[in-house]
Amino acid sequence: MAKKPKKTPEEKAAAKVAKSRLFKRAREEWVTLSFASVAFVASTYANASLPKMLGRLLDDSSSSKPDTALWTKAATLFCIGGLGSMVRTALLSQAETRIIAKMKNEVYTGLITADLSTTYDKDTLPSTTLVLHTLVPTAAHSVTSTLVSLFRSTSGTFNGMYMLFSISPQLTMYSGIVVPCVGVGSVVLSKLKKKYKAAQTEVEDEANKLSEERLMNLPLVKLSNTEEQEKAAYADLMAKTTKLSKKTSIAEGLFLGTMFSATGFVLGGVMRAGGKLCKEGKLTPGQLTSYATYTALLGAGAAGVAKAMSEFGAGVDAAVKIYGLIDKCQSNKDKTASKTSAKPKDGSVIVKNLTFKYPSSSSTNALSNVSLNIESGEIVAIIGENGSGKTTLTSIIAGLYPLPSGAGSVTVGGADVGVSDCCVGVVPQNSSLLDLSVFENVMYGKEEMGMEECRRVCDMVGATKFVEKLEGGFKAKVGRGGCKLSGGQRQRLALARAFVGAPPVVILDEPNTHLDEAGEGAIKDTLASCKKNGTTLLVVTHQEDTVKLCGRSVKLEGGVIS
Ligand SMILES: Nc1ncnc2c1ncn2[C@@H]1O[C@H](COP(=O)(O)OP(=O)(O)OP(=O)(O)O)[C@@H](O)[C@H]1O
Repeated sequence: MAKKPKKTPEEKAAAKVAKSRLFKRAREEWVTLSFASVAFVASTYANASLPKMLGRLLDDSSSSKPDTALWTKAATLFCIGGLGSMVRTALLSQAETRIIAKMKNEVYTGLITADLSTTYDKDTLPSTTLVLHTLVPTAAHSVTSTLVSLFRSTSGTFNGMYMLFSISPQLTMYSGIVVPCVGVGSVVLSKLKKKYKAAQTEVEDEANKLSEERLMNLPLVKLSNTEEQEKAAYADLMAKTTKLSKKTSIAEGLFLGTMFSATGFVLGGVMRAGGKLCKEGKLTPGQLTSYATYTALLGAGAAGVAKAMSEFGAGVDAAVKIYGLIDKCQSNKDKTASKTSAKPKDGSVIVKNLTFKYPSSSSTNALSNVSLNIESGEIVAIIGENGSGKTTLTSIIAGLYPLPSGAGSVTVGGADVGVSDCCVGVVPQNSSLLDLSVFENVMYGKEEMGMEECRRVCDMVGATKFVEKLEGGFKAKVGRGGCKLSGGQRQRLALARAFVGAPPVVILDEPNTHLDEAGEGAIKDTLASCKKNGTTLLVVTHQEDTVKLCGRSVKLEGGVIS
């Protein structure tokens, strides 16, 4: 495996910020965590006192009259320990679940409110599945249960050392061997585990992205007869993850095995030397039992510290990825010039010296110095070769990509694009529907306008006839992505949606895709009714017939108007 490069100062700063954001989430749970801490102190106290108590019980059992007070104290200690563990576990688990829910909300909010131009840069972003199902729980765990384990193991280690010394300083030198042994093991374990875990997460992410994409494009896979190839590619990634997780478990197993043997040898030595001390009357059998148990606990405590440290490191790494994703999705928003809240006065569109570059392609501009003046009510065809910038231009006019300051200006009816009141209706190139009813899809975000408006727009694009034939009519569910409808039916509903509320400007990006002859007729009718209503229409198209129906055409070539 290639050696991991050292962290840059920027990466270190990002880790610091991610850590503080993660702790902020944990602080919000301070009431639950405080109660959990009280329970933790109780159970730790019981744990720490247990070996000593067991030793005393052993010594007492050989006396003729049992010490009732001692046995009562022992029973109380067992109950306190049990209750403390129970409350601590339950509260920590609740706090962790709530932190997970809050972080998932934070991620979802970041993604759903993202600047589209940054989320398009999918290559560099971790998959949503990995973030929501692996990274968030890892991060939340690291600031709840892991931290408590760390405190418990650390206090257990120190308490163990103190108790060993207080019971028998002479014997302590034997147990002293455990600590350096565990120290070295801890460092090796956490470094190895972290290295393999990071590599494993990377491969898992690759597998998530591959499976999500291929399953989304199943028809392509089937038509290309590449099922076997895809199965093999996924199996290859799974084999890599298994190999890496095997290394992680071997590292962990090696460490624990070494610990077990080391503790066994030390305990053997302790028993031998302690036995002699017992014979000489310098130690009771009970004290020796306590001593041996503390030695074992000391080893377990040190191993726990190592495990918790490695889990905490993994949690911080996960937080860096989570907050990196959220920040990236929101990054362009900070650069966006402030918007006015004015509503458009008409359907005029003015584009001035617009230059736009996608964040992922640092060298090439998708649009360069584009200026365009469209009067209210005009019907304009936007034409040009593939990749010439048509979708980019219309997406900016629709307010989908926020413009960084200095990138030029775009106004609709005199108002900056991106004003809160959506004034541009859009039928995107690959329009898709949501798993809702026909009515909810057409009126998405504008349901309050009611059935009358829904019927008006469906009539306008010739969708009413097929909708009424569906079981449930306008209430019929269309399935995920509109899977229960044909491509043309989906297109017509998307077309209808764009005209809800009679926006002053409507953009149709390649509207003829999927449409039958009747659908083509619906586009013609739509163009005619827009002319009649004075709606400004921008039609991105490669079809000569559609171009002819428009008042004029604007041609883009390599991001420039020609
Ligand atoms: N998300 C993205 N990230 C990086 N570059 C992009 C992205 N989307 C588009 N581009 C680039 O921007 C340029 C313009 O793309 P755009 O989609 O606007 O072209 P188009 O004229 O609509 O093409 P088509 O006719 O094929 O739909 C292309 O060079 C393309 O590679």
